[in-house]
Amino acid sequence: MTNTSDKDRVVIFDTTLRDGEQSPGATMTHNEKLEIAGLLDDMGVDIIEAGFPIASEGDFNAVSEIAKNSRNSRICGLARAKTGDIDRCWEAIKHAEKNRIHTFIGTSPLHRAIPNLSMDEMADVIHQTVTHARNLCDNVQWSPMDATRTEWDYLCRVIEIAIKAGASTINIPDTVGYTAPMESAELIKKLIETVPGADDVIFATHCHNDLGMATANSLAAVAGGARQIECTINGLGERAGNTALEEVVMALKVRNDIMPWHTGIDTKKIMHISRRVAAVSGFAVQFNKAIVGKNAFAHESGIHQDGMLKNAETFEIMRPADVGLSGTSLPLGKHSGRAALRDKLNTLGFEVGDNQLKDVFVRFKELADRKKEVFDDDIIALMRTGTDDDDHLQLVSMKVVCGTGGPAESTIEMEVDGQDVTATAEGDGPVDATFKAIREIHPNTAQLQLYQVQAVTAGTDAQATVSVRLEEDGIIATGESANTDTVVASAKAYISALNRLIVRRGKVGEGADTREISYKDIT
Ligand SMILES: CC(=O)SCCNC(=O)CCNC(=O)[C@H](O)C(C)(C)COP(=O)(O)OP(=O)(O)OC[C@H]1O[C@@H](n2cnc3c(N)ncnc32)[C@H](O)[C@@H]1OP(=O)(O)O
Ligand SMILES: CC(C)C(=O)C(=O)O
Repeated sequence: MTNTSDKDRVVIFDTTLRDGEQSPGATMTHNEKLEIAGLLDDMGVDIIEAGFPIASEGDFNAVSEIAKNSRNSRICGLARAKTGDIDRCWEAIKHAEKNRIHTFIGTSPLHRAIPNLSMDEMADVIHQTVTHARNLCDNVQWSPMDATRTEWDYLCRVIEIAIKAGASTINIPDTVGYTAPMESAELIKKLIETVPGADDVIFATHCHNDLGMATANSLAAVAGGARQIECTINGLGERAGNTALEEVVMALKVRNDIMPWHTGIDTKKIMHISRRVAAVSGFAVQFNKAIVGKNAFAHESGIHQDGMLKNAETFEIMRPADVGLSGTSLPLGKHSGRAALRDKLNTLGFEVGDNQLKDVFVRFKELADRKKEVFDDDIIALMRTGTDDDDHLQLVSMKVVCGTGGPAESTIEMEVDGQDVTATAEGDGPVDATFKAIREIHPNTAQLQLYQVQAVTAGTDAQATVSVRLEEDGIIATGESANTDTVVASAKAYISALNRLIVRRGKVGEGADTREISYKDIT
């Protein structure tokens, strides 16, 4: 392989629209394919395999349109070793300024058995079909499907035939994800050393991820001498998928010290196209997917967050901006520590002293134990609610039974000026029963003027913020509380309002003029 001016340049051949679309359920519409092709072209993909034109009218039309709209990328279509397929492919791609016919046949014993061709008969088919393709298009790629399970001697023989018939790229597919890095490198090296004419063509690698080794196998093939990697965005593709474009491109960028090869991809465009491919294919990216997963640049545990705040290189080997992300994310959760909580509070505009941080941290951990992820709004709600040791009434515990079978029953345990008191009450629903039980413990004539529930964030584990307004003899007091359990939040908000009322009663008795108090029990 030396027919490129830059021997260290790795050509990126994207097959999201062909092999990627072969993922069961990943079918994309015509317009979606055009959009993705445009994004691939923009990000510097060298060759776009736009589809399999013989497969359907729709595929033919999409490939033709992509070919007409192409700007920088070479547009390729796939064709079986059949003149009809090759003709149809050429019809679709001929409008592109740069085009390629990619024709293939299965060469392993298992695949030779399907059309029942002998080794010699298959060699003839390869000669005829590559020649036919080359007569139509000056850029032909040939693939021995299931190459990694094909006898190496036979592989050398048929590759020589394809090169002589005019193929300028020889792709070595690991169709079923069977090879391993050492073998992948060795095979390419052996082919380049053995096959006459190998120096005049580019060897490509096309790996599947059945054993989770597609990226490693592709890079090993490059180490062995391949200079084209076939891949897809998000690793979309048959079964466990193809090599992920973002993985090989970023691996070559980050570890250029030991893998001194480069691509022409604008890596800052990776995140956007990844999200678009996920959206149009309906294949969500797994959270822990390398490079493009939601967690790829997120750090939740305290030690990591502390390290990241001091120096991002402690736990990140690439900058989020390099793949088009605006920044690292430090989501708060049960593994987070004080450093990250303080940083988050500062970002949200709360200046907290060490004592307050200690107190908020305890409540934050309690919340994080109940909630998968603690969002900014949860932190704000946490800062707005809390308990005061000086309060007359404190909730100790509560239990509520409710359902379709009868009235709800609530048992409340409270500390009233240091004394433990328990009461049980029935009510029309869990909140009514809870408020009645609290009234039994602390009898009062306050009227409930307002009871309001609001979800702080999305999801069934979201915190609810409950606001309660009480009025007694013209004195108004409000209480607010947030909790993942709406009934607990209701009880706490009601008790908060009662505590304020108690304080107000005393102050009114002392002659102070405070007709309206809004209590947000900030600690
Ligand atoms: C590893 C890969 O990703 S290869 C690409 C796989 N992608 C696809 O198959 C998607 C598009 N495919 C299709 O739409 C259809 O399979 C078509 C239109 C190509 C063919 O449809 P049909 O004519 O109904 O054939 P069917 O799909 O049932 O079987 C495939 C035929 O192609 C033959 N075939 C398979 N690969 C090749 C090849 N490389 N060269 C020649 N013939 C081949 C099979 O032997 C079989 O032939 P048969 O019908 O004489 O038994
Ligand atoms: C058509 C070939 C390259 C293929 O997709 C495979 O072998 O996986």
